[in-house]
Amino acid sequence: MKIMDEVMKMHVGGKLETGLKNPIRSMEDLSKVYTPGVAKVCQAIAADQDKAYEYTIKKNSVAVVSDGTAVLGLGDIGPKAAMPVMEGKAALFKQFADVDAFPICLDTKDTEEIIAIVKAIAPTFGGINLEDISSPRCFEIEARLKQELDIPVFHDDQHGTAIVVLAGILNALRVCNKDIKNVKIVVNGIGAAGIAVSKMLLHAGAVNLIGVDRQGAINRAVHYDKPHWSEFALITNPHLEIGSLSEVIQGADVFIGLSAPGALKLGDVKRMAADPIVFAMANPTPEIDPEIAGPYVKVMATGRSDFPNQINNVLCFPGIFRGALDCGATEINEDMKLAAAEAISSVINASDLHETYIMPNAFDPRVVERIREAVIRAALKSGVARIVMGERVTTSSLI
Ligand SMILES: NC(=O)c1ccc[n+]([C@@H]2O[C@H](COP(=O)([O-])OP(=O)(O)OC[C@H]3O[C@@H](n4cnc5c(N)ncnc54)[C@H](O)[C@@H]3O)[C@@H](O)[C@H]2O)c1
Ligand SMILES: O=C(O)C[C@H](O)C(=O)O
Ligand SMILES: [Mg+2]
Repeated sequence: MKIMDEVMKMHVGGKLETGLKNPIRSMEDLSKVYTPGVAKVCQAIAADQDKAYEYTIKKNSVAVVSDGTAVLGLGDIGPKAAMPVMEGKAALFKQFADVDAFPICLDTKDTEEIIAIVKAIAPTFGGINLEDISSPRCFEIEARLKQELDIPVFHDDQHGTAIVVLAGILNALRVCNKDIKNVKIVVNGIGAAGIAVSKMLLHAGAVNLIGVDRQGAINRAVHYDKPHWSEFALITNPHLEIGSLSEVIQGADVFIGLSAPGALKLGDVKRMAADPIVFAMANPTPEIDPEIAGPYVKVMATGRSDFPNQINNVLCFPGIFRGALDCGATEINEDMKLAAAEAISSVINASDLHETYIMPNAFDPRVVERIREAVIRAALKSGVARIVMGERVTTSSLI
């Protein structure tokens, strides 16, 4: 009970506050930061919009946007109840990457309204981090905003998760001496995170990957009324396996849970292949208690901060936005995502790699440093960086 009191105490009045870069101590200071002095800055930006990056918070600010419909694994708890998570994300952006992030929780679930609101607030920000917006709306919201904004738009539950899972899987397979091309992977929960994680693993060389949702294995022989499942079915489950999780997990090398608490039973774990890898990532309660599954798996990981091998997008979003902001990237593309995954994985030296140490923890400064460097390199190489050699170039000059 005590830990809960400490948790509630840490949230009294929220976790964030605004701050000043320079104190305002006199009428002279006031005349510079406010009228009349400020007018000159406004006119400079009005004459050249890119100067907003030089003279406002835009170059270092990110909006953490949610509608509260898929908060952690708690589901549709609404915008006000989502605030502690979004404030938490903003706090982690600042703590780990010195990014000024702002929680924006919207009292609407309407796709067009969300797109319109985010477009309208975009002038203030250097990037948009979408968070805990349920599928399938999250797919259209992200795709449309990426098309219509010239700043990075990144749905963290999809891509932040995909990046950290790939980093973890690369290292877990090294511990088990298995090759991604030859393993059977079962992904449980084919929503925002499950789809993005599966696509990233396929992109990294996985072949035998099966997605399972509440109704069982996703199979191309079945007609789905969800277009994202129809598309998913075409690129997964090459042996057309059918049935429940308990059936398709037979002989699986890897289980990745992006579903809900308790979805994986100990009997399921025992049916997996030798030296199984289990990433039970549902938050706050994983698909299986790691202490129950632990003795039966080679590598056990969860999304939580209080067990070893935390596989959580906190290892990704601070660094990837740090890199994107520092090179003025117009987007976060596939090359930058892959680079971020390899950077995270590289933090663990081969000699230190161990079944209880496959991922660095969020406080390891090398995580953000290496992601930032790798992401900037990938952005420059793929032509989406606007700051080259310290000079901001206009978007048009990138074409
Ligand atoms: N550790 C991390 O960094 C991390 C990152 C993202 C998401 N997650 C967790 O993954 C889960 C899903 O997140 P999301 O954003 O993809 O949500 P989502 O709502 O988009 O997708 C959840 C999917 O899981 C399915 N599902 C629910 N219960 C299931 C069950 N018992 N068996 C099989 N499928 C089931 C739903 O039908 C849905 O398709 C949440 O628990 C979330 O906390 C963890
Ligand atoms: O919020 C987290 O801890 C990770 C992830 O974004 C989630 O929705 O579970
Ligand atoms: Mg989330």
